[in-house]
Amino acid sequence: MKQIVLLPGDGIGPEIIREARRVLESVAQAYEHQFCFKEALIGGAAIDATGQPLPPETIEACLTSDAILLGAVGGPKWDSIDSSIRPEKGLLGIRKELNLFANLRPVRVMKPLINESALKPEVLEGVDLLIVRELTGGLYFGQPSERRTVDGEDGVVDTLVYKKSEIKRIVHTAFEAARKRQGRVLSVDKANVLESSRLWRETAIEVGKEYPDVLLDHMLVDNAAMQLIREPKQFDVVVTENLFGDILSDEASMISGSIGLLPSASLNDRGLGLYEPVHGSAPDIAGTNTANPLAAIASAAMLLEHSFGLIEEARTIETAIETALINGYRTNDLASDSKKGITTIEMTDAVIQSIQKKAYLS
Ligand SMILES: NC(=O)c1ccc[n+]([C@@H]2O[C@H](COP(=O)([O-])OP(=O)(O)OC[C@H]3O[C@@H](n4cnc5c(N)ncnc54)[C@H](O)[C@@H]3O)[C@@H](O)[C@H]2O)c1
Ligand SMILES: CC(C)[C@H](C(=O)O)[C@@H](O)C(=O)O
Ligand SMILES: [Mg+2]
Repeated sequence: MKQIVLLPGDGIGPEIIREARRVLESVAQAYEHQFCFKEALIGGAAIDATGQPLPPETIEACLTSDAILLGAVGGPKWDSIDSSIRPEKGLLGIRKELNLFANLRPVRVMKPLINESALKPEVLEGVDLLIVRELTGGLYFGQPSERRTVDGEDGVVDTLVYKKSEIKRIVHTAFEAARKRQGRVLSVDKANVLESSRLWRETAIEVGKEYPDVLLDHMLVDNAAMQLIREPKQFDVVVTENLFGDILSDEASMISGSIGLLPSASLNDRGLGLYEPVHGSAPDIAGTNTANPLAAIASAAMLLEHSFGLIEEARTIETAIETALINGYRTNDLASDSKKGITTIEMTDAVIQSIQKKAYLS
């Protein structure tokens, strides 16, 4: 029996993870699989219960699981505590502990949303891109990272470190992904300013020689941010370092229609995966049963595909999401009148209904 560790976390995290679990249970029932769920603490919830954002029991549970599904961490309650035990440290800690260096963030435009976006339909038509974000290096982890006196006044230092081997492995991930897609990799950097970006670009070119069948191109990150909105269909696989990937993926979420739609997979080289929505804990709507659960549900689909090899089941969830949207279901983040959206639970019910119908027909 496959074991899935659930890390609900904070804010809307527990609400959307509860719904993603219901969807996984409905898939298990429809396709006669058995999934066993185990919950563990992370983030602010873990700080409240144990004093630390990533308790050892959570790491242990993840290491002995077949896959991990995470909600979100953080919130105003923990914003002013000691920075070494912030909720976000729990998330960064689990990524580092499990060596989850490859973060895949697919961005698609679903037909039922194409006329409702802030962007024009002709800009959105046919967009299907994958952001491959390096997740365990760069500014997020470099040392020193501290307040210090600089020229006699309060100052600060954050450090950006990459080993060539870390750049190589994530670029390989991007090329491998491109081979299964449109065969194009765009490496995004800031090589006109940063030494780290110059090594990044050189390494991308070096790795690219091993993939003569894949087209490699480069773009500066500021231009990439602009091009994502101007003409998103030019992109296939976009590979970039940790912080650039964080920012570009939130931007790209608006191509799909809402941050509440974007899933992600964070993978290591031993086949273990952690799956989570790209969005955060959304403290402004936490506890109101209005969060969009579709990013968490789509993350569960990525889990089935990447960790369990259950491709048909993953496609069934993705089709069920699209069907719910075709049938007009919208949470507040997608509704034209933000007071008229359906609830988190109602959206999940719509997805489950469609999964059951599909399973019944096949
Ligand atoms: N992976 C993670 O755990 C993660 C990711 C990003 C931010 N965070 C944390 O979350 C907290 C809040 O951060 P933020 O406000 O900058 O980003 P956020 O993604 O939580 O929210 C940004 C905006 O998007 C909306 N939103 C997000 N997810 C939604 C959903 N599923 N349905 C409907 N609306 C949704 C929110 O209501 C808010 O208006 C911070 O503590 C931050 O550190 C955690
Ligand atoms: C919460 C934060 C540490 C995290 C990140 O910056 O990686 C989040 O924004 C994300 O995109 O997963
Ligand atoms: Mg982010």
